[in-house]
Formats: sequence, structure tokens, C-alpha cells
Amino acid sequence: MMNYDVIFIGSGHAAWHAAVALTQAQKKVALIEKDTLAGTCTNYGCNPKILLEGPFEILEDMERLGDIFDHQPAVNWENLMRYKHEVIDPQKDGLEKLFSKMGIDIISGHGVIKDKHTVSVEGVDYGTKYIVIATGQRSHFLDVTGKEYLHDSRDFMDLESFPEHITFIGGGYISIEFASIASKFGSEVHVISHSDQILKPFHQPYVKKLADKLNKENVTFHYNEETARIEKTETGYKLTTESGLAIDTDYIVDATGRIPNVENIGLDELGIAYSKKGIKVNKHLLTSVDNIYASGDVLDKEIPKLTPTATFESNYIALQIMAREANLLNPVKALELLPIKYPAIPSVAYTLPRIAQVGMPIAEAEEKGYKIKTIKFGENLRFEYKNETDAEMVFALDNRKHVAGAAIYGHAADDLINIMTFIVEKKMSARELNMMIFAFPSASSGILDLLKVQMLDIDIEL
Ligand SMILES: Cc1cc2nc3c(=O)[nH]c(=O)nc-3n(C[C@H](O)[C@H](O)[C@H](O)COP(=O)(O)OP(=O)(O)OC[C@H]3O[C@@H](n4cnc5c(N)ncnc54)[C@H](O)[C@@H]3O)c2cc1C
Ligand SMILES: NC(=O)c1ccc[n+]([C@@H]2O[C@H](COP(=O)([O-])OP(=O)(O)OC[C@H]3O[C@@H](n4cnc5c(N)ncnc54)[C@H](O)[C@@H]3O)[C@@H](O)[C@H]2O)c1
Repeated sequence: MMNYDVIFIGSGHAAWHAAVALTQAQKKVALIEKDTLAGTCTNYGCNPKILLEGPFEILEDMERLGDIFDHQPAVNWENLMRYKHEVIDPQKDGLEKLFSKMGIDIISGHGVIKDKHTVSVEGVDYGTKYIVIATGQRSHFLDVTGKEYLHDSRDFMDLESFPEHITFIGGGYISIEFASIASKFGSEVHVISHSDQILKPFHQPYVKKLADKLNKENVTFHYNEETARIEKTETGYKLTTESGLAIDTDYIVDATGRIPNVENIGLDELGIAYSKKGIKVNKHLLTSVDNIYASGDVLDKEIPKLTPTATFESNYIALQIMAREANLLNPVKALELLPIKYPAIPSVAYTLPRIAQVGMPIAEAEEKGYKIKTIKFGENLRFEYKNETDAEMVFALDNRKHVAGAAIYGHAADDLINIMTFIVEKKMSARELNMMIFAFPSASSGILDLLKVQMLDIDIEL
């Protein structure tokens, strides 16, 4: 039987960062993957999503600049799809080469934990000292009549031609990000939310601003509607809700969330606890079995299930295993195994424009009595922000004049929020920011200049 120091079940970000770090630390490592090497983000999530969205972002920029351009171009979806395959498909091959070169074994097939030191793949057993469960999540599908006509995000990002009428069920990240693309493409878009909200975790005034904008661009939002059934019609599909709303459409994306892959991997047999939200772990990301960790989307966790959080957990587990191994070698100088401590985590909805946030939600900061300040940087710095006059940031100042949290609405929010993450995490003061020089003109320097003044909390409105 082949023996390893660490076996990872899954090969996404929750797994491979640790696999690389442990291999560099001379550990013998294997990644087990039943689908595509490198997991969701690389092949079917963040990477293809942002590639497909890129040209629509350029269109949006051009539209904002109006008649400065003589012609408004259109996106050729077939060519964009070809470009996606050209760029995204080789990524897994590149990683496979890198992993093999490093000496990481890649085992194809469905991994099942047989006992605490054995993982079985398609009838072959592999021995190991540690196991990391990093099996991620899969799309949830509604259990309704006609569910066979529903598609998920993976299907959407593989569409060969773009539908003229498209319907998204769910009001989360996937629905609203893809609805942004579809509306820019010129399709008639419907979004069905079973609650009275969309993008629930985000700053709701900005979500409303986005919904109003999308609404003007052919996106119709239907709130408090439960999907009842889907029927095939002569021209496409008819989606009917429990209240009787009927929508004729060419394509339906079910984006009602993702569910953790906890089945058929040996959890019950080993007594590893899990819930509907995922595998339960302690503060060291250990399951109830002392050599079996879990990482990434498959975790039952309160923090957002994102690529950077999966990567953070993966790196943390690598360090835990290295420390445990070092302590075995030298128990006298045993290293302290610190519990995981997450820093400020930014979230971004890659809509057109983006909505981003970090730190304490503004609504919570308001309740705590923190000072809430708004910077209308798009209006104030129109020359720099490509005429995006409605771009703005709201932030909360705690009583020590540190930024406790921020939310941004605007095209550059995905990058600007990283600057704010730094400021929030490091509890930077206006004085410290003032001691630094930033390149100008740039999206971040504008916002930083305005922020420094506002952080001083002198009574002026910018
Ligand atoms: C459409 C979409 C867009 C997204 N956009 C973003 C974004 O912009 N930013 C962001 O931060 N996050 C985004 N995410 C979320 C991000 O993709 C996940 O948080 C991230 O991929 C989690 O990594 P992971 O390694 O935990 O899981 P995954 O990447 O899902 O990897 C798990 C792997 O385990 C494999 N597996 C499962 N069971 C077994 C088994 N028994 N044996 C062997 N292999 C198994 C699976 O095939 C899979 O490849 C997006 C997700 C989707 C679906
Ligand atoms: N920009 C990003 O970081 C990004 C982008 C895409 C996906 N993701 C990740 O992928 C996950 C999945 O995305 P998602 O948009 O599918 O999930 P989500 O959790 O963001 O949204 C799911 C939506 O479906 C609704 N819903 C749930 N059950 C329903 C039901 N029975 N009927 C109707 N509606 C229902 C919810 O109210 C919610 O609006 C996200 O939670 C996130 O972790 C992140």
C-alpha cells in the first residue's frame, strides 16, 4: 500500500495551497480529485466568471463616457466563449504539471475515508498520517416539477449562444452577477427572489441602487415568489410561481445556493459530525478525529465561503501539521498550536457596478452608535473615475477614529476594498495614512485623500 504523510480529498484552493506548502516541507502528499483538478474556482467559478465578465465591464465604461466614443461595440459571445476555453482550460494542466514536478501525487477518482489512516479511491487503499477533507460544495437544485430544465452556474458559463430571455432563480451572488452580464448583453432578464431582498449580506442601500440601475437595463426583479413548476413550451420554457406569476423564457438558471459535499466520504462511519451547512470542526479546523482536518467550502462556518477564506484555511492547516510534526521530533521545544484567527474578510459582488464590503457591516455600526461617513468619490473625482458619478463609499469610524467597516459601490470597488481591508485590519489612523505617499492619479489615491480628511472627523462634508 502506498503511504503518505497527508492525503487531501479534493484539489481546490482549500487543498492545494497546503499540499504545496507541505511538499516544500518535505512531506509526501497526495491530492484526490474526482472531477477537474484545482476545483471550482479555477475551472467553474471565480476565474471563468471574471474572464467572461471583463468585456461587459469595458462596455459599461464606454457607455458611461457616452458620445466620446463614435461607436458602441457589442460582445460576440461565441468569440468570448472561445477565448474562455483558450485561457481557462489550460490552467488545470499548468497546475497538474507544477504539482507533478513538485512530487505531489494526483489520484483521480472518488475518495472515501476507510479508517483514520486509510483513504480508498475506486477500490485502492492509500495509507496516511493525516487527512484533509476539502470536498467543497455543489449546486443546489430546486425540487420542483420540470427541474430537469434547470441549469446551474457551470452550464451558464458554458453556453454556446446567449439566450434572448433568461431567468435566474435566487437573489444571491450568482444570480445578480450573471444578471448583470445578461442585461449588458441585451437580453430580457428576470430574477426571482423568494424573499423581499437580494444580495442579503451586502449594504442594502447600495443593493437597492444596483437593483434600480439593473431594472432600467431590462432586469425585472420578482420578490417574495416561490418557483412552483417549469414547463416546456413551443418556443422555450414557462416558469410559474406559487402566486401564479408566469414567465416565458429561453433559459433558466437555478442559483438557489450551494450544498456541501459531505455524503459518501466516510463521515458517518468515523463519527465525524456535520450539519446541512457542512463539516463541524474545532478552532484548529480538526474534526472529531484527531488527525482529520476539514478545509474550505465544505466547512460548517459562519464566515463567507470564498476562495480567499478556503486558501487561508488551507495555509493554516499546513502550518498546524508542520508544527505537530516538529513537536513530535522535539517535544521539549514544542510549538504552540494557535487556534485559527480570521482577519477582516472582504466580500465583493462582481456585478456592474460592483458592491463590496469589509469589516463591521454599516447597519451594525450604526446600531453601535459609530460615526457613519459617506465619500462620494465618483462625483468629487469625476476626472479620475471615468465619469462614474454615482460611485461612493460609506464607512464607520469607531470611537478611536479607526475605520471599523466600509462598503463601496462602484466599478473599482473590488480593488478599493483591498485597500480598505488593509486599513481596517491594521487599524490605521489618519495620521499613519498621512505619512505615506501614493501614486496619483489612481482609483485608490483619490479615495485615500478623501478618506484621510474624513477620518480626522472634522465637521466638513465632502
Ligand atoms: C459561479 C461561482 C462563482 C464564484 N465566484 C467567486 C468569487 O468571485 N470570489 C470568491 O472568493 N469565491 C467565488 N466562488 C466560490 C469559490 O469558488 C469557492 O469558495 C472555492 O472554490 C472553495 O474552494 P474549495 O477547495 O473549498 O472547494 P472546491 O473548489 O469546490 O473544490 C472541491 C473539490 O473536491 C472535489 N471532490 C468532492 N468530493 C470528492 C471526493 N469524494 N473525492 C475526490 N474529490 C472530491 C470536487 O470535485 C472539487 O473539485 C464562486 C463559486 C461559484 C460556483
Ligand atoms: N463574488 C463572489 O465572491 C461569489 C460569486 C459567486 C458565488 N460565490 C459563492 O458561491 C455561493 C453560491 O452562490 P449562490 O448565488 O448560489 O448562493 P447565495 O447563497 O449567494 O444565494 C442563494 C440565493 O438563493 C435563495 N434561495 C435559497 N433557497 C431558495 C429556495 N428554496 N427557493 C428560492 N430561492 C432560494 C437565497 O435566498 C439566496 O438569495 C455563494 O454563497 C458564495 O459562497 C461567491
